[in-house]
Amino acid sequence: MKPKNKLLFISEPLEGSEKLIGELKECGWDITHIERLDSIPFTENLPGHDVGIVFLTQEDLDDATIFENAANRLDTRLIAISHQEVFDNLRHHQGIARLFFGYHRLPIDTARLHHALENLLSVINLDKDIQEEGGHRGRHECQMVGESPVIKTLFRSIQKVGAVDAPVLIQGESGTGKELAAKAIHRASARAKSPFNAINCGALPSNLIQSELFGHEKGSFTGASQRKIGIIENTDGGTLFLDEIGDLPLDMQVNLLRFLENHTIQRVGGLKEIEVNVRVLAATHVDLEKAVDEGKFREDLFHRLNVLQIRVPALRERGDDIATLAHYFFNKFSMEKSSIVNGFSKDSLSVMQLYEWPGNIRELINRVRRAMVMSEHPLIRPSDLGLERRVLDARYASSLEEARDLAERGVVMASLTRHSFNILHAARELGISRVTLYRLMEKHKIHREGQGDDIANHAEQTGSKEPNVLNFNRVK
Ligand SMILES: Nc1ncnc2c1ncn2[C@@H]1O[C@H](COP(=O)(O)OP(=O)(O)OP(=O)(O)O)[C@@H](O)[C@H]1O
Repeated sequence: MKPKNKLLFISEPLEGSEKLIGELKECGWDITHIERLDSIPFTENLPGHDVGIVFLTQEDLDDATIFENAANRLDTRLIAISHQEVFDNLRHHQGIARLFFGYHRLPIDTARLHHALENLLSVINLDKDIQEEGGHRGRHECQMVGESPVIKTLFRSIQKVGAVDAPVLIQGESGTGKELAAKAIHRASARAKSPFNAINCGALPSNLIQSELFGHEKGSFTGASQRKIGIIENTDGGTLFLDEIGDLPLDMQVNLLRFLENHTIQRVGGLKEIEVNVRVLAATHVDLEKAVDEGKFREDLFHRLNVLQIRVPALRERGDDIATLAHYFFNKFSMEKSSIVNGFSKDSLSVMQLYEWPGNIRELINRVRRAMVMSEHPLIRPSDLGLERRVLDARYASSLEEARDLAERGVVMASLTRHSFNILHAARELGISRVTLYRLMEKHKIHREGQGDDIANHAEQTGSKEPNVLNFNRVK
């Protein structure tokens, strides 16, 4: 027998609602009836309800934000039923109007409603099929790629901190993947189905940041023509990622601390204390302890945020991940590449390995993407990545020893590149023995795989092995 389709029915007891439920059951729907949308606890996912019916009231429109937040937490597509007057007023509530996939006026024609629900269900099933087909690409958006020991340690830490509900301080240089790590923590937590929001505390002017975080009431300051819900309130039930927390102005640090201690906020110009249930993850690329010592960051807030810590390693610490990531992004952007480019040359992989990557993964993405478009060769060369000169240029060194090292590495690399990694020829040109050349290559982590054919195909370089990835599945 065909399993019944599950329907979520949200309505306070009303004249006729029991009759409608009975008729829909007769049409074959398995119905869960709840009275109010906002009565669903944050942590409860009503699994398996692809479609739902909401009886929309004027009060729902009056408390638009509460209604919107509650509906957004549901993973269910909704059809609204109501009186004509309520639908007339819905025109002024675009946010709510966008939540529905159909509107049915009272008195309800049950056959028509059943038909609309079935149609909606077929569209959902079609969407699921399309997502599964294209899922490979979609899933990549949420993947942390890497197989180096340091990144595997990070993956384990993410799973551990995801399992608890305390604040986490995420440290790491710019572009290392702190926001991605924050998303991974959220996805690994019990809040996974609730919103994840991010705000960069360093990117907002100080006069705006308070209202962005806490919201404001209409008329609370010049220009506040509407009530605004802040990002903390909008994240109710979910996870808020505060990027560049070290840049938060001191007066705002006090307000944030109050929220972390009391779990309540006040909108700017508002008197009401509003309870919010939000997990905070904060990131910084500056040394917050130093900022505390210098009086730039409140010590009490630092301790509140620093309950759990994770550190996202710099790209240069990640060894072979550099090549893994380069290939990963090559595949990801393969639609954009010029038709002649097939992959990376061995020497470009070596140069990437040697480079310091001050901008970390973000810089890697940009260089790979540009090279894929600009390269005029089947295999991307160091010059396509804009790296050769920089890597080999001793002017970038900060000490004499580093300058010597860079110069030495540069000369060795250049010779190996000129001779397509033929050790005998390069050693002869450099006037050293092959043993010494091998020693220098080891010292400078220049990969020997470059020996032989410079033009290898991309598949051969990437191999069939899938990189290890952290998928954002919830910890069961
Ligand atoms: N392990 C990874 N695998 C795949 N992509 C990654 C990985 N880590 C980071 N990225 C990608 O690198 C880019 C930079 O990551 P992200 O924005 O998370 O860094 P960040 O440390 O938060 O940067 P910032 O300090 O500038 O805010 C993003 O496009 C992200 O998707």
